[in-house]
Amino acid sequence: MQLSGRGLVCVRGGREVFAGLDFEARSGEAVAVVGRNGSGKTSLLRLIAGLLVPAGGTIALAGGDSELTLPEQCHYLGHRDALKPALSVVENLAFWADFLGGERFDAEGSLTTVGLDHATDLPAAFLSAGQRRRLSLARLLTVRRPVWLLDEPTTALDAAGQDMFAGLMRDHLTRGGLIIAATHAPLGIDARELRIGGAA
Ligand SMILES: Nc1ncnc2c1ncn2[C@@H]1O[C@H](COP(=O)(O)OP(=O)(O)OP(=O)(O)O)[C@@H](O)[C@H]1O
Repeated sequence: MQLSGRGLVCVRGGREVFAGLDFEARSGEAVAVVGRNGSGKTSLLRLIAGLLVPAGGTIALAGGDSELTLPEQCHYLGHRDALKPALSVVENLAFWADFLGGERFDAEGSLTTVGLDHATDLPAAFLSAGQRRRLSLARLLTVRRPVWLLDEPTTALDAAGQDMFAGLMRDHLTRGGLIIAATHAPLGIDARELRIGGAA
């Protein structure tokens, strides 16, 4: 599987954010998107996820599932955790599994892996920032998709959480997945760097 972008142009609010951007990532590979604030890291992830339309250029996934679109093969984890505060931990995960569709893996096991098994019935409103991020990570495990698009994924995770997450990313790569992560901090795994704009 190979995800590639060629000659990508991103325009937001009438202003060109980047142009002529090329990238590629293969199965088993992680790419860390780096660059100064406002250089377009989040925008690139949103272009790949189909949440923004490029003003130019192409994005293609070769070797994926030909019956699914690229966005249907991506997990997009934004830097804000998309959780419903009134729903419990387990209800939020069930919501996402229904929304994303496809085969559902062991939700309870996912919550144990991310360290939230003691809080399954707690409303998401009561979770700490790190716990909210852990619940978002459980989505990645409950519904399997090969392309992980992660925006500042380690934000709010404590040292043990970062280690746990690094293990999840390594497992995903070992299974043939690929990761594109926008980050200002080390990801905790080997990753090729894709720099957008000038030096940070
Ligand atoms: N909804 C929007 N409308 C107009 N401009 C936007 C919008 N969202 C982002 N932008 C602009 O697009 C540019 C790129 O933003 P983006 O969030 O992709 O940058 P980033 O590299 O992820 O930044 P950071 O490191 O601060 O997270 C910025 O100049 C930003 O102001």
